[in-house]
Amino acid sequence: MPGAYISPSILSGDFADLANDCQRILDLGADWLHVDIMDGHFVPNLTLGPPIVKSLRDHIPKGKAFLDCHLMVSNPLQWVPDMAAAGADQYTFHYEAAVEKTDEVIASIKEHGMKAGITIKPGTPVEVLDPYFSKVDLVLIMTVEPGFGGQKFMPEMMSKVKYIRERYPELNIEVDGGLTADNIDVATQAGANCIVAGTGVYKAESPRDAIVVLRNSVLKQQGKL
Ligand SMILES: O=C(CO)[C@H](O)[C@H](O)COP(=O)(O)O
Ligand SMILES: [Fe+2]
Repeated sequence: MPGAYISPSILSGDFADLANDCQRILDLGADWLHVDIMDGHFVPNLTLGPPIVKSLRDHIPKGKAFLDCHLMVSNPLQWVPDMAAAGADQYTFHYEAAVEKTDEVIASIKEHGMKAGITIKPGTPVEVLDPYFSKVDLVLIMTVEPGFGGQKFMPEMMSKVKYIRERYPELNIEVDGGLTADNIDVATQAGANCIVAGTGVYKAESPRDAIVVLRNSVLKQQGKL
């Protein structure tokens, strides 16, 4: 059975005080840090890139934080070496940006010593990932249109999560977009075990409690609580 991983999206954090902000979220109980990298081309927003990931890594060394990086970029192959050198732990790329080169991107990520994740936008059918489930470490099902934090969770994406979980009981399945303490059970009942939450953690009255609620929902579905 896969673990329970809560991955607050630092998109909702303070980019001008990133290291302290990330350390605070880790101290509050986060398992991973979700790093949203947007290139202004694959999605209509710009965030950060390898130099900032490297700076963050310099402050929080490997082993002290798992950097769960979500690449919303048009050329995922291009950024693999730089992200590995910057200290990323996991590199999740969009299938839509790599249709012709999916196997090549997965191989490159692994060759560079990172965990490989693949993700699809809400409009992409889950079956396109059939050839890749056994080749990746994680599948991310987007529950909002990628590009911005603070959007509304799309429960209709849960059929994709169920489809994967029925076939792959051990695979890490992540959900990303609009997850909060109020809708988390829908996602964990479908089989999600890696939970990204930006607004749902950072804007919660108690981020610490929000992380506990998210994790307990995963653990409960796994019969561990
Ligand atoms: O990938 C993303 C957006 O493209 C973010 O990870 C996601 O939106 C998290 O923020 P929130 O929990 O506020 O929706
Ligand atoms: Fe994300």
